[in-house]
Amino acid sequence: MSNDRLVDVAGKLDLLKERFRERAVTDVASVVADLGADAGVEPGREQLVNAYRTLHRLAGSAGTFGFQALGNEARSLEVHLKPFAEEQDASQKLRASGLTSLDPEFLERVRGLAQLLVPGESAREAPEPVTHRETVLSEQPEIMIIDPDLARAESLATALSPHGFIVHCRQVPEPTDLPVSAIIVREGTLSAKSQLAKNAVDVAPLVFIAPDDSFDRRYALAALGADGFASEPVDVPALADSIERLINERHEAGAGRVLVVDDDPELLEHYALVLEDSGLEVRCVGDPSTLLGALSEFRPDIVLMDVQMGEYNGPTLARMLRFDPEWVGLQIIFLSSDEDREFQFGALSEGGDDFLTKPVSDRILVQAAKVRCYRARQLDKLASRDSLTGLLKHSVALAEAVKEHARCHRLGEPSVLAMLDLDHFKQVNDRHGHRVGDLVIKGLANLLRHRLRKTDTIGRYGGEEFIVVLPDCSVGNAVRSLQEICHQMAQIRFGGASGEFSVTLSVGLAALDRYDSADKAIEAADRALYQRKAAGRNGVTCDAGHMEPDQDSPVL
Ligand SMILES: Nc1nc2c(ncn2[C@@H]2O[C@H](COP(=O)(O)OP(=O)(O)OP(=O)(O)O)[C@@H](O)[C@H]2O)c(=O)[nH]1
Repeated sequence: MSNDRLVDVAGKLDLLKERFRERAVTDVASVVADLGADAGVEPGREQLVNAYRTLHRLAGSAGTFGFQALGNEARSLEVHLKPFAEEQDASQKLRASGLTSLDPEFLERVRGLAQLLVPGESAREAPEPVTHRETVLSEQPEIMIIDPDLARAESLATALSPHGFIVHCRQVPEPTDLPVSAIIVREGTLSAKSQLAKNAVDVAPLVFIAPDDSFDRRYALAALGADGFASEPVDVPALADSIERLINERHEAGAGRVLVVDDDPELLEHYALVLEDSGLEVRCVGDPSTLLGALSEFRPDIVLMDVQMGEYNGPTLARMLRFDPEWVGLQIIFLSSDEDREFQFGALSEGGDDFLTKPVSDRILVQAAKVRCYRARQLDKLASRDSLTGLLKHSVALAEAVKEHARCHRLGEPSVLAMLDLDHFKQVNDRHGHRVGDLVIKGLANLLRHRLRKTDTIGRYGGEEFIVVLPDCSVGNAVRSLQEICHQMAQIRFGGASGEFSVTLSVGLAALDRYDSADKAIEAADRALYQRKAAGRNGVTCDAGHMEPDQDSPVL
C-alpha cells in the first residue's frame, strides 16, 4: 500500500474518531442528565430507557474508536440498568428495590464516564497489513519462473504461454514491480518463502518444481511455504491448471461485497473505511428502510447488520428478508454488543447466520468479513459453476445469453455468440484416458478465461462443448479473437500415454443482435459449428446468413 494511501485512510479514521469523541461527550452528558446523577432527581421510565440505550450504543462503539475504557464501563453500567429499562413500571420497581442499582456509587461511576473520554494507548487494532499488490486476476495473468538455469526456465515459459499466461524468467529472486500472480521456483533456489518477501512478490502463490514426487520432498516444500508442487518431468497442462486454481483461490479469498447496515453514522463510516481498505467492496445503509433497494442494486455476498437501529430491529429485518427467495441464502451477520447467549440464539433463529460481538476490532472485522465472503462465493460457485472447469454451468450460461440478447437489442449494440467444440475429442479419451481428456477440457477453459474479457460470458455447454457470449463486440473482432484462441489451443502440448499431443478447436459464431431470440442465435452458431467441422475443423465459421458484404468471409 502506498504511503499516501495509508496516510489518507489513517487521516480519515482519525477524523471519525474525533467525531465520535464529540458525540460521546454529548452522550455521556445526556446519560448523567437522564439518570439525575448531578441533580439528585429520581429518573422516570423514559429517562431510564434513554440512558440504557445511550450506554448500550457507547458500549458497542467506543472500543472501535479506541476508547476501550469508556466502552467497558458503559457496558458494565448498561448491564446494571437493563432490568429497570426493560420493566414496564421501571420507576416503581426502582423505588421498590430501594434504589439498589442507582445507589450513590453507581451514580458516581456514571459521572466518571466523562473522565474516560481519553483514547487508550492502542487506539485501534490494525488489520493485517494488506498489500494492494495482491494477486491480480487479469485477463492474462503474469507469472514468474525463478530458475538458475535460464534456458530451462525459458523452455518452460514457452510451454506455459499458450495456456494464456505472460511468463517472466529470472535466475534469482529479485525485486520487481511486475503484477505477478504466481511464482514457479526450482527447488533449491529458496531456503524459505520469506526470502521472497523482500522482493515484493511475497503475496503471489508459490509453486515449487522438484526432481521427484516423494512424500518427504512434498513435506519439506510445504514447510518452506509452498502453495503448489510439480515434479520432473513437468506436466505442463497440470501445472498450468494448478497455477490457475491458486490464482483464483487467492483472488477470491480477498474479494467480496459487503453490505453494512447500522444507524450509527460514525460506526458505519469506520466499518466501511476499514473493510474497503482491506480490498472488499462495501455499501453502507444507515436507514434500514432503504435496505431492499440497496440489496437488489449491490447484490452483496454478505450483510453485516446492527441489532438495534432506532425503531428497527436487526433480527426482524433478517426475518423479513427471508420472505424473498432471492435472499434466503444470503449470509447475515449481526453486530451486537449483547453477549447474552439466549438473546443471540433468539436472534439467529429469526434468520441471522452469526454474531460478531461489538466492539469489533478492525482486524476481526476484516477477517470475519473475508472468510464469510469467501464461503458465500464458494457456495454460489457450487450452484452456478461447472466443477471441472469453474466455468458457468449450461443453464446459467444460457440465462446470461438471454440477458445479453435483451440488452444488445435494447441498446442496438453488436454482440456475438459462439459455440466451441474440441475436435476428435473421443480419440483423446480413447488413446490417453479420461483423466488426460479432463486436463484438455480444463486447458481450454483456462485459455478462454485468460484470452477473453472479464465482461464476456464463458460457459461449459456440454462435455467438450463450450458457449461464449461477447457483448459489445463486432463479428469481425470476435472472429479475430476466436481464431487466435484456436491457434493457441493447437499450440498447447499435452502429455499422453504415447507421448505429447495437441488438440484443435472448432468454433461456430452468430451475431446475437441479429436474431429474435438467444435460442435462435444458438441454433445459428451451432449450424456454423457443424459447417466448420465439415470443412475440416480447427478454426472459426460464421453463420453465413448474417454476414455483411464487407465483413470477413463466413468460413475461415
Ligand atoms: N474426459 C472427458 N471426456 C468427456 C467429457 N464430457 C464428454 N466427453 C467425451 O467427449 C467425447 C465427444 O465425442 P464426440 O461427440 O463423438 O465428438 P468428437 O470425437 O470430439 O468429434 P468431433 O466433434 O466431430 O470433432 C466423448 O467421447 C465423450 O465421452 C468430460 O467431462 N471429460
